[in-house]
Amino acid sequence: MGEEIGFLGLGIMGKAMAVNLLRHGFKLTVWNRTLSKCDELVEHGASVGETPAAVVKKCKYTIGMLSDPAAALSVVFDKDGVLEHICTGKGYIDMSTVDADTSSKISEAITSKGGHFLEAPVSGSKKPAEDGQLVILAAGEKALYEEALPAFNVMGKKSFFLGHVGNGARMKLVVNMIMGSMMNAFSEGLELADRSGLNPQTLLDVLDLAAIANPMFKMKGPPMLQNNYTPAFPLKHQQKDMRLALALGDENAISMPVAAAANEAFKKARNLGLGDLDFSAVHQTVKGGEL
Ligand SMILES: NC(=O)C1=CN([C@@H]2O[C@H](COP(=O)(O)OP(=O)(O)OC[C@H]3O[C@@H](n4cnc5c(N)ncnc54)[C@H](OP(=O)(O)O)[C@@H]3O)[C@@H](O)[C@H]2O)C=CC1
Ligand SMILES: O=CCCC(=O)O
Repeated sequence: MGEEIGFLGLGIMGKAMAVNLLRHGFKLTVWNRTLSKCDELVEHGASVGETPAAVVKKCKYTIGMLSDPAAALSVVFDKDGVLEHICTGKGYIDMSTVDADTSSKISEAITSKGGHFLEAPVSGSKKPAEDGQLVILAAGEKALYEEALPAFNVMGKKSFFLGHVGNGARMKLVVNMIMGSMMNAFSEGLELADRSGLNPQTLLDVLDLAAIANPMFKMKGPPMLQNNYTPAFPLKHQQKDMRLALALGDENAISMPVAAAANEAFKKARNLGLGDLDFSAVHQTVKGGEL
């Protein structure tokens, strides 16, 4: 716990994960594109790096939690990025949800400079991040995985090491493809119950006792019935994950009509201006109502 860890990206997830690490006694140097978002972390005891390169220079290993492939690549390859100071003995762990190609590009660049690379996307959202209950899907350099395990054990309830780079990204995309499809079926079910004269709350009670009971229906159902889509997992990121999962389906010639339909619904929701709301706001594409 003595070594300083770097942390890049203090959005919904990054902030919650970093605060949790600080609460457990880890020393962090943080950076965020919008630097003012570092202030709250400083109140929790973090130091601030002016650039990703400055953070990497100071820390044995650095974690990234960025929005999408473009952001993950930019933080590594752009001026003042991770690559400027990565070198032998230093590691970079990308916990963002990206595709395997993005992860491989980052891995090749880091390792060509002598650094170690691990991808480690997570399952679980804002609350599990705050509570250290994420599921970590790591792949890449095993030595870096072992070095980071004390931090993973604080951030998550379970860590998987999935082998070579790309397997973590692929596992995460498969999980989120299933989740996004389920959210669409759930939204349609809530609306169908309501419009056909049933009490949607009773539907939630029935579902919770049925074989398809799951934490997502239980947690998201009640706010969805109130049209409350306060973001935990932004819809724009869920649509990005559907898009990347469908590309993975293309590469492997897997027919995924359910996921494709779900992606269309998320795209429609983004078009309606709902991208920054929780992914459960896809419900509005079925309701067709005003928020
Ligand atoms: N929210 C969730 O429930 C979960 C999210 N994820 C994944 O984790 C990642 C982060 O998600 P989340 O925290 O919700 O997202 P947010 O949108 O809340 O945060 C995104 C972060 O990326 C930064 N960023 C965006 N573009 C750039 C760029 N071009 N250069 C540098 N930094 C950039 C943002 O900086 P700035 O503040 O300046 O905008 C911010 O720090 C995503 O890949 C998401 O899919 C995984 C599991 C759950
Ligand atoms: O990528 C986001 C996942 C959200 C969740 O697992 O609840």
